[in-house]
Amino acid sequence: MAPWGYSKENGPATWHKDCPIANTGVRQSPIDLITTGQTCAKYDSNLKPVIVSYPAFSEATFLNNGHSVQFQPSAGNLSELSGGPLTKKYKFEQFHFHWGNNDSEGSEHRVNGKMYPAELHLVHWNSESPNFSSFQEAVGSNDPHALCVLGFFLKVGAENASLKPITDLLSKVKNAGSSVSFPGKFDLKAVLPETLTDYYTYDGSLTTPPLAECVKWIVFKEPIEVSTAQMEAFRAVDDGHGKPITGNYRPPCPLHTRTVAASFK
Ligand SMILES: O=C(O)Cc1ccc(OCc2ccccc2)cc1
Ligand SMILES: [Zn+2]
Repeated sequence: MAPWGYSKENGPATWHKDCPIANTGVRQSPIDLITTGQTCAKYDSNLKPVIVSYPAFSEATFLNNGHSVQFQPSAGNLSELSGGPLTKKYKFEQFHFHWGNNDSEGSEHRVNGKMYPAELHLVHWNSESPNFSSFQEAVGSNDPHALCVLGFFLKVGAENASLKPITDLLSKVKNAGSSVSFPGKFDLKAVLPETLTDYYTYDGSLTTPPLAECVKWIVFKEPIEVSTAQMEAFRAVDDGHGKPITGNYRPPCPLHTRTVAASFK
């Protein structure tokens, strides 16, 4: 099967051919986060702030895999996640982005139908499970919360100095399949808002094949600002067929019987 992607020929509407769960799954991601009316997110006062411990990464690979750009630290990284809706400690695996061709599209999750120009995903796996001891095993484990992905919307505004080391590197991985070792240290903590208190959370899936339904999603309300130039840098990254990656976002999936919780009123 032609490798999956986001074009007409191999995009989200075709993924069911190799991943039936795309159409049969009842906890697929992303979703449209509705804040009013019947199926809206419900305030849960028990939801605590998310706690991240992200010491600056000293060794990492920055890769263009043809459907996104991904920052992956070496296996020994000690970055951890806990708190929020989680009962276990999760280990950081990688972060990557989803973006569009213009500022009115690009994010995977939506808020009342509104898309942001991009979305940052911080991928973690449950490091306290007796059933698996690596990210790859976690994805294949059928554990409903094997993974936790933190989603942050990106919006256009001031230049983001903390993300500049990443956006400045995009031209170096223009060709699909290319990767560079990240020069120097990268402080991911500095990219995130100070307080991680206001978020939506729900049970979902990977938003790319294999679309495994193993993700506790935590999507933060506050967007992260990046400049127009930084957004344009994403749009110059190639997909391996001589074209820029055009909108590597999956459209929203049905909620089915799921509920979305909000940590804020
Ligand atoms: O952030 C997302 O889009 C969800 C997501 C998270 C992780 C992910 O990993 C892909 C992958 C799956 C299995 C093995 C290796 C890599 C794919 C998608
Ligand atoms: Zn993603």
